[in-house]
Amino acid sequence: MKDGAPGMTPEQEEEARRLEAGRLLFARPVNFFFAAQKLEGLPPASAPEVAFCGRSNVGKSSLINAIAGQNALARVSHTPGRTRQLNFFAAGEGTEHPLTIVDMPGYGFAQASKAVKADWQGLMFDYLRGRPTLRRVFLLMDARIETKDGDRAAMDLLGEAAVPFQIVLTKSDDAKPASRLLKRQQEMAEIVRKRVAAHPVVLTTSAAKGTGMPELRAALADIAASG
Ligand SMILES: Nc1nc2c(ncn2[C@@H]2O[C@H](COP(=O)(O)OP(=O)(O)OP(=O)(O)O)[C@@H](O)[C@H]2O)c(=O)[nH]1
Repeated sequence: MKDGAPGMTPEQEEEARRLEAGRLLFARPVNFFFAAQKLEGLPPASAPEVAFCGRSNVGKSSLINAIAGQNALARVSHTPGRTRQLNFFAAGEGTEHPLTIVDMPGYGFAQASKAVKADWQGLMFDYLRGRPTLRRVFLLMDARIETKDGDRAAMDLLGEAAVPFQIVLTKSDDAKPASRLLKRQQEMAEIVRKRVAAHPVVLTTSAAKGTGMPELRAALADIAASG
């Protein structure tokens, strides 16, 4: 590794190193390799794993596509709640620090029956509890709308399953005026202070504009490198 640029503080050098690691993790194509509708027969747990979850229509597929820099990796739907399986993607294949990315089914879709919702909670909980390589869940929240009961239920579930999670605000380009985004960020900071499983850093992103992608990739590279 090169010495840092002149004039950079050690913190800035470290941040530059993280961002570069994030860029490198996604320099190779990300590949979809498995879809599961139930827990039996999940792919063997090998690389460190992260999962993305959030309310249906939160922009999860768009965010995964933006992280990977691939338009058609995760399907972008216009009908909320259609991603109803665990989809597995491999990042950094063939490198020293690969990462498995799991796209979890969206929750909170209005039309689902109670039985379907209960099934979903069961699947999520069993996966969260039972996956030894799962390092962190990225919980996506729409920057434009307030926290819903489903979001609180998801955070409760993560807490019960003792899985660390990090909040990612999505669609920040569409959170207007700026005071609305700020209010939402403050609300997230408050949540993070109260929930022990929550990562202290809240990431603000826009898949449409690319905002926050280098930081999110860097967070993923940290996890991949931690083994
Ligand atoms: N303005 C804006 N719109 C976005 C952004 N990301 C996604 N969207 C829109 O939000 C809608 C939902 O996006 P998806 O990526 O399909 O959301 P999802 O969470 O995967 O949806 P489900 O499959 O229903 O769980 C689509 O109409 C997207 O175009 C963003 O960064 N900015």
